[in-house]
Amino acid sequence: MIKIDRTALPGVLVITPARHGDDRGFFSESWNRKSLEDAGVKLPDFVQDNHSLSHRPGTLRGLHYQAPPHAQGKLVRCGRGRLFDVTVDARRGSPTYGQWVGEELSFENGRQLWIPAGFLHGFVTRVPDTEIAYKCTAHYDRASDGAVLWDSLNIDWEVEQPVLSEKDRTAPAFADWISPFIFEGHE
Ligand SMILES: Cc1cn([C@H]2C[C@H](O)[C@@H](COP(=O)(O)OP(=O)(O)O[C@H]3O[C@H](C)C(=O)[C@H](O)[C@H]3O)O2)c(=O)[nH]c1=O
Repeated sequence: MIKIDRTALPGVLVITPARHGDDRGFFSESWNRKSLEDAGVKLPDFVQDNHSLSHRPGTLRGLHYQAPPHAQGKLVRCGRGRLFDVTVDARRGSPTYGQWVGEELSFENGRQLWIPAGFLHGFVTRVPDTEIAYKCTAHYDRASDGAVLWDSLNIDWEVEQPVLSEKDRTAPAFADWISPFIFEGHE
């Protein structure tokens, strides 16, 4: 049975598919639209799957977004290793604007995080060779791809000197950034 947990950010969900174990290991349906809808969760269509590997623990990718009309909802899971996944409500006018939630995703716990469009996404890895896989509701659009500085929102990343890309090292602070997302009055 798939497990759905709400978070402090309305619309952001922790989804844990069932694992069927036996002496070989386990089998799990990592994505099943009907199981989610039977559990009362209707997600938009996904059009692109992403997969990245981070060699060093403390690799931090984020906080990222794609501006409308290419905004992406993401269903995130950790295929190998362990990471701390973070999302921030970036919808201007939202009651939870600028608030964040974090969830440890790992191969062991099999947890997934549903992040709607309008939210920033980032993660920091906790062990070597951590892999992340996520389904996206819009295709990659380089021109609308953006970043907000990872440590400009008092997020407790539990990392001192993360491994960052140049893009992430030089991103604008949240307070100096004008979000392209508008809250539309529902989750
Ligand atoms: C995102 C993306 C990137 N690329 C190319 C562009 C670069 O040549 C290379 C690395 O891209 P980037 O440094 O943006 O990768 P990440 O730092 O992992 O960024 C991602 O990490 C955060 C956590 C996210 O949620 C986003 O999906 C995305 O921003 O892959 C593609 O070809 N397609 C894509 O969808």
